[in-house]
Parts: sequence; C-alpha cells; structure tokens
Amino acid sequence: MVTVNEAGPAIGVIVVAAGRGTRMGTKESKQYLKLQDKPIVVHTLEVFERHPLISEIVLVTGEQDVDRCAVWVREYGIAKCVKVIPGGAERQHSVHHGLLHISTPWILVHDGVRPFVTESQITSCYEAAVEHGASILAVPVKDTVKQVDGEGWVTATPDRRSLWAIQTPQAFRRSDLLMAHEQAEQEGFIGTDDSMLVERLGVPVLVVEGSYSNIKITTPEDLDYAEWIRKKKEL
Ligand SMILES: Nc1ccn([C@@H]2O[C@H](COP(=O)(O)OP(=O)(O)OP(=O)(O)O)[C@@H](O)[C@H]2O)c(=O)n1
Ligand SMILES: C[C@](O)(CO)[C@H](O)COP(=O)(O)O
Repeated sequence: MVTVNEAGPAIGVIVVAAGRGTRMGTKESKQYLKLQDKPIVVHTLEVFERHPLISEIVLVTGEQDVDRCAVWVREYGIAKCVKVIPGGAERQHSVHHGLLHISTPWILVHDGVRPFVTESQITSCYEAAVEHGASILAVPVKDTVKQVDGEGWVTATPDRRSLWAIQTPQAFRRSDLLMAHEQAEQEGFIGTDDSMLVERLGVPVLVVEGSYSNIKITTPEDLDYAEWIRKKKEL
C-alpha cells in the first residue's frame, strides 16, 4: 500500500481497478490501456478529481500495479487519491478492501473502466442516496431479454419495462455497505455488484437513470466505441 496524499472529510469514492480483463484478452489489463494519451483508469480518476463534492478517492489495483498506479496518481495530479491499495480475487473483494481504507459516511463505488461517467450523474446518484438510503446508476435495457437454460432453451421472457442495465457509480451509507460486505463474506455469497449485497440486507436501493455512454469497457469492440465517445466529448 502507498499513501500518496492526506485525507479530507465528506464523500469518498472507491475506484476498483484490480481486474484482469479476461474478456478483453489483452496482455496489459484493460484499465491500463491508453485512451487517447492516458490510461483508461486515469481518465476515470480525473472525473472524480474534478467533482466538487468528492473529497477522497481510494484506488484499488492489482498487487503488482500499486506502485505504477501511485506514480500515475502523482503524475496526473489526482490529489484527492489518498491511497492506492491492492485488490482481491473478485471485484467484491476489491471493493471490500477499499472500504477498509475509507471512512467517509457516504461512499460511492465506481468501476475503473467506466471513464465516461459525468459530473451530473455522480451528483444525481449521490443525492438520491442521501435522500433515499442507497442508489445506483442504470439505463433501461434496449433489447428483449430472455432467460435461457443450460441447453439453450428459452425458459422465460421477463417484461422489458422492468429491466435495467446496472452501471456505476453506486452510492451507499458506509455502515450499510460494510455490513453488506461482511454478511456476504460470512455467507460465502459473491455478487456482481455492490447493490446486490446491500439488497440482501433489506436496504431499498433506488435506480437513477444514467446514460448509454457510461459504458464499462469490457470487450475489444468497446475500445473503438470508447475512442468514439472520447472524441465526441473531447476528453
Ligand atoms: N478482482 C477484481 C475484478 C474486477 N475489478 C474491477 O471491477 C471493474 C469491473 O469489472 P470487469 O469489467 O468485470 O473487469 P475484469 O474483472 O477485469 O474483467 P473480466 O471479467 O473480463 O476479467 C473493473 O474496473 C475491474 O478492474 C477489481 O477491482 N477486482
Ligand atoms: C458493477 C457492474 O459494473 C455493474 O454493471 C458490473 O456488475 C460489474 O460486473 P462484472 O461481472 O465485473 O463485469
């Protein structure tokens, strides 16, 4: 672990970037690939660095990447990033590690590979959490979604009007998120996002509409799309 800057009060963000990027298939983990002239994760950090409500960022990376990420944090002037720490085997473990290094009463969790989140989306997500207890960014699904069994047979067609594709950031009270992670760990439950864990505690989670351009860079074709979005936004 490297302490890079002094901590401040208020809203903290855990940026998780400790994944291997298996679906991207590149030698370099996708969060470190360059978008224009900077690593993707740096673009993501810069959005939170610029946000007036954010006081503190904890960056979670692969153990072998902590030092080079700490160098980028200094080089790119991410002054709100107080710690760069190693993550765990699953995204959930990485968030849990991050949570142990941040003590603001409200926490946002964000994927390091979602560099196109906007200031207003972050604000809306945070404000909805403060008003309602917990909130997540999402967009309505555009396609018809089927449930399919292991042999390829359709078993159900859920009503599309009730289906949303979930994004980050996700905003929670720190106490709820910590309890949710501890409970999940005790029960051996692994979820694909943090709200799943908080829902299991019985805390209602409000969906706030995000945008289709807040993509998670996951597979090779997302890189071309990301470059196109970046050019449109002139990041
Ligand atoms: N053990 C892990 C796994 C994922 N992540 C982070 O969680 C975010 C969303 O995960 P995903 O897109 O699935 O990333 P990977 O796990 O790297 O991708 P893949 O599943 O294709 O291996 C990414 O910023 C990723 O770095 C993490 O911090 N720790
Ligand atoms: C948290 C998340 O980005 C919401 O869409 C997503 O669930 C991460 O999941 P992945 O399995 O790591 O892609």
